Amino acid sequence: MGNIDESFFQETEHRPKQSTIEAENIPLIDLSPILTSDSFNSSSEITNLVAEIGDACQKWGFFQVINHGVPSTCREKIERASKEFFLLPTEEKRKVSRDEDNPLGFYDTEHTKNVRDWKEVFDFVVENPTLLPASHEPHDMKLMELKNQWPNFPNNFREACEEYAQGIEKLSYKLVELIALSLGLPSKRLNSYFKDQTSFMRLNYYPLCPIRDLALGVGRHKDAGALTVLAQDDVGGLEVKRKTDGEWIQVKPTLDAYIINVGDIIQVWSNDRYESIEHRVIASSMKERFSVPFFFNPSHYVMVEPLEELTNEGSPAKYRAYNWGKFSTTRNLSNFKKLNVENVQIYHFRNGDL
Ligand SMILES: O=C(O)CCC(=O)C(=O)O
Ligand SMILES: [Fe+2]
Repeated sequence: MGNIDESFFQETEHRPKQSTIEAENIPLIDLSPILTSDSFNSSSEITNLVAEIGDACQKWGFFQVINHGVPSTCREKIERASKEFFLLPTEEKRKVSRDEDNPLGFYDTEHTKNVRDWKEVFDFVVENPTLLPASHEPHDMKLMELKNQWPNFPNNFREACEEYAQGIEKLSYKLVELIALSLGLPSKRLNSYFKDQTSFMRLNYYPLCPIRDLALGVGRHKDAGALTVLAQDDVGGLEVKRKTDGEWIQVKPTLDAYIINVGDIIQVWSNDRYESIEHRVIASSMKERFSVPFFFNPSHYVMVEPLEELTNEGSPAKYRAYNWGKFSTTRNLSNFKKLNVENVQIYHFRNGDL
């Protein structure tokens, strides 16, 4: 990762604590009631599952799922391919580096809130190509095509990534349907927003960190999209900000489970019934760590706003509509070029006096 420079140093209040709270874990939800059928029936098992999901979204914004239907072989394959890729010499990885023209591929200097993360990543889009606005300027309607770049090694890398993405996409739709039901909506209410999805997948590698008290694997942030489905290995390090008291809580690894979190878009759609929760990753000086988040994102042309069914005179919309594509492009640009624009956030679209 080159020389250790101060760009990795977190401000004192954001550095990891010496001891972590392990008393409680985020809810663990068994998805077996939906494994067998494509459409949800109205059995009591499904009703209970929907209630559990609703509770978890409200209390934590995070939960883990087991019996999710994604074959474990698919996950093992991408985890192996990811390890093999990141263990390649840096010059080899840089052959597929992200640059100003292509935001996809390998990248080892990402900053979260202007502090460098102790990690390396490889990003690819789920729909290849994916359309997004070319510029963050509000009136520039030009679109750009994001295209994946694949490394030559390991040789099954692309196949492992594509197969895994397909499995997780299926799971993401099911989760969005369960979340819709938990909000009292028809199960497919949100599906059409993802027709030309801008979802992307990231392979994260967190190398050993000699300054784990000063740096973070990923600094505190919220996910901007609709929903994140994360595979973490058995090392641990993900921390979630507990809503009740703001404490950082470790998400203990559970074998073959996925960690799900509500992103900013579901917060807005639900008019704040569900909140997108801050999370971060602690670096380790003992064990390197790998994780794979899937960011389930709508089409670029979707205007994100509180759902009509969830607002009324008594509880008016808390946000003005914003265009997802412009939001996403502004984020990408400010992350990459360190533009002198404030990192766009959903609270910029919040209505006053509510
Ligand atoms: O690696 C992890 O556990 C989480 C990573 C994360 O939050 C992200 O990439 O948005
Ligand atoms: Fe995240």
